[in-house]
Amino acid sequence: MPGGPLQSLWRRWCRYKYRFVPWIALNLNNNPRTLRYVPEESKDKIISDEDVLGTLLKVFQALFVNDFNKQSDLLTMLPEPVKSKYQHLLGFEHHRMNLLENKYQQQNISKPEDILYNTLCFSVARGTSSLISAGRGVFVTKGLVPRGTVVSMYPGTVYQKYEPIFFQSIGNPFIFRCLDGVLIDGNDKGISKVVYRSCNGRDQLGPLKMSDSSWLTSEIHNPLAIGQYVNNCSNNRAANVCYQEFDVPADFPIELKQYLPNIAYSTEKHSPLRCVVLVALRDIKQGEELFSNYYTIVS
Ligand SMILES: C[S@@+](CC[C@H](N)C(=O)[O-])C[C@H]1O[C@@H](n2cnc3c(N)ncnc32)[C@H](O)[C@@H]1O
Repeated sequence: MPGGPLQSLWRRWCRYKYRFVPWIALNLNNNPRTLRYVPEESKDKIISDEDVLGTLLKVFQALFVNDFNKQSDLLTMLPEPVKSKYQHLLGFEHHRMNLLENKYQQQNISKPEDILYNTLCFSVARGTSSLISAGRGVFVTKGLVPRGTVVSMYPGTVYQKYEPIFFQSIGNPFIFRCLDGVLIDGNDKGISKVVYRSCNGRDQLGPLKMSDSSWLTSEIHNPLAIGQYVNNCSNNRAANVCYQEFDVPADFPIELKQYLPNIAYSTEKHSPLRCVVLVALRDIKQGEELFSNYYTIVS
């Protein structure tokens, strides 16, 4: 490598951890103020992993309980310690089954976005972006998101650095790059969708799903799993959320894995499942669009 300016450019490129590949070439020079500097990889966390886990468990558990009609069959197949966590509901559910007609029960089940609102006091949804020609974005539709809250998740297939993603990546604006080079393909169409579905089927244990594939449809089970639609900040629209990586711990409750919107492309490497959540950088009010930062420089 020659010295002088070229060497410094090379050093800068190596430090540069791009989030969305097609944006590098097109937009970096237009938006220098939207670069995010991170002191070192390990410090790229706004909130602790425990807080992320706590929020996911709270939301997933509420979704599980809301859907208990369908889940009770699944529970009967799970080990006793898992069943006993929901024993009170099993009894209650049996009682309810005897009392209520099917139609009435169905009316009583809340929509996932209402469960999110009841659990975290806000809900989020996709809508036409407030930015011209930016397609769709993600908005706070109800309530207030307090600073430091997990507001969304980035769904998709998780690829290790060395795994083949060439065909999936052609013209795909939904490939997210983690700080360690792991890639997440959050595209809900085409070959990306086929790959996710196939991995999801591969990992399923009988009726027990290890991840959620409903984010590929219009009937999303996990209302947080829309983070791939969050648009990039600009010079006059500052970022109000940021990405934070989260590795799912080995003791994550098995019955709640069905709400995880990520799946590993390959089962060869027994590393924890990588998820990415979006965390609020400030209080975000009802009606506001979420903006993240697609560029990160690690120094
Ligand atoms: C990860 S996707 C976000 C979802 C996208 N808005 C959609 O509707 O599919 C990234 C793409 O969104 C668009 N985008 C994101 N931020 C933008 C911005 N600040 N201005 C214009 N377009 C933007 C670009 O087309 C980019 O390739």
